[in-house]
Amino acid sequence: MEVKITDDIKIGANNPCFIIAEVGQNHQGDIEIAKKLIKAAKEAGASCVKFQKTCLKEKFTKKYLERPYETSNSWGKTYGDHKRHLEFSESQYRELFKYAQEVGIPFTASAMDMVSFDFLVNLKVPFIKIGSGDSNNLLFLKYAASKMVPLIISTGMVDKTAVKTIYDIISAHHKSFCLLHCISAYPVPFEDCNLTVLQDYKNTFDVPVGYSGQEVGTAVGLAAVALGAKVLEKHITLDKSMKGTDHVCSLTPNEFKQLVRDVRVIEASLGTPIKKVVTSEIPCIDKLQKSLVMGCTKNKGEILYPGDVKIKVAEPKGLNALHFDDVIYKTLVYDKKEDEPLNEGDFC
Ligand SMILES: CC(=O)N[C@H](C=O)[C@@H](O)[C@H](O)[C@H](O)COP(=O)(O)O
Ligand SMILES: C=C(OP(=O)(O)O)C(=O)O
Repeated sequence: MEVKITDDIKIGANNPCFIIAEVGQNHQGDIEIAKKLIKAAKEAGASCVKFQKTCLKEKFTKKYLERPYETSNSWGKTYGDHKRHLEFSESQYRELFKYAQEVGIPFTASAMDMVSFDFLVNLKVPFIKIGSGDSNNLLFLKYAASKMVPLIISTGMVDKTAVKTIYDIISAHHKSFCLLHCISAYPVPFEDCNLTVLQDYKNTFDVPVGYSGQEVGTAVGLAAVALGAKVLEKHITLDKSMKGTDHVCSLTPNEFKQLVRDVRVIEASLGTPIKKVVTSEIPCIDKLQKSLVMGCTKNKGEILYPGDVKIKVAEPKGLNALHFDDVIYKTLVYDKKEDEPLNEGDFC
């Protein structure tokens, strides 16, 4: 199962896990911080950097925007003021898109509504993210599917039946999409991550699956990759003590770099399910693997009883110790001293 996003970006099958550095709104509404985060994502080795694009009056009702939002993470008295502070204009988006191109990292955003979706299509982002806030938004999902652009879709805040509905809606149009398991809490308690859902997704859906993690740290994301996540999304921040809802579940640039490095280690280490002896074990086999040796001195013609054969690290080596039962009750063809290796041809 492979989804081709662009000529350069392929997700699924044996492609490296596609790691999304989610800036979200960790830029604090400051384009210079946004640029620093784009650079940090590139330097950390992320596959892509992502923002969140919202047309406020499309996403929220008027009344909702007027709702008081007086928390330590708020940038205004009402939710509308808060969100207006955090929302970049279309021209700022163009500037960030261009900046990411200069830095050399793919740039995209989640479209939080249809207007934002159209804007991102025009901006020519490689794919559009649909966040968990729209996992129950069938109208939007149908609209997005009909536009025939690659999608990465998060599935927080809904159950498996809804995820099947999302799958059906998009796949009625195309298969250029991935589904991300996600739990929408900031931060997600570890016991709520339910990472093994990934296995169920893999068994149910014929598109690449991944994980969008809102828990603290890197361990759960790494486990997700070990469980087969082909996309991994984590928030990135310059400083976790900054104001904003998502900093607590974000990674610093250094932590993000470690995440990328460790994901690549895990991918390299997953290897094959066929248990076999590998070349790198040969030095240890030579040095420490045990073989069959004489447990006492015996002469040609004598029978090797169980107590007569020992298993030791020997020099030179005898037969692999796994052959112990093949040797017992055989007759020696040569005289053998204690500790001498036993090899094929030494008995019949
Ligand atoms: C579900 C969803 O959209 N979640 C996003 C992605 O993870 C978040 O980044 C929210 O935008 C953020 O937590 C909202 O915080 P506030 O409400 O303080 O602006
Ligand atoms: C809400 C988003 O993502 P998720 O649901 O994966 O946290 C998003 O990408 O904007």
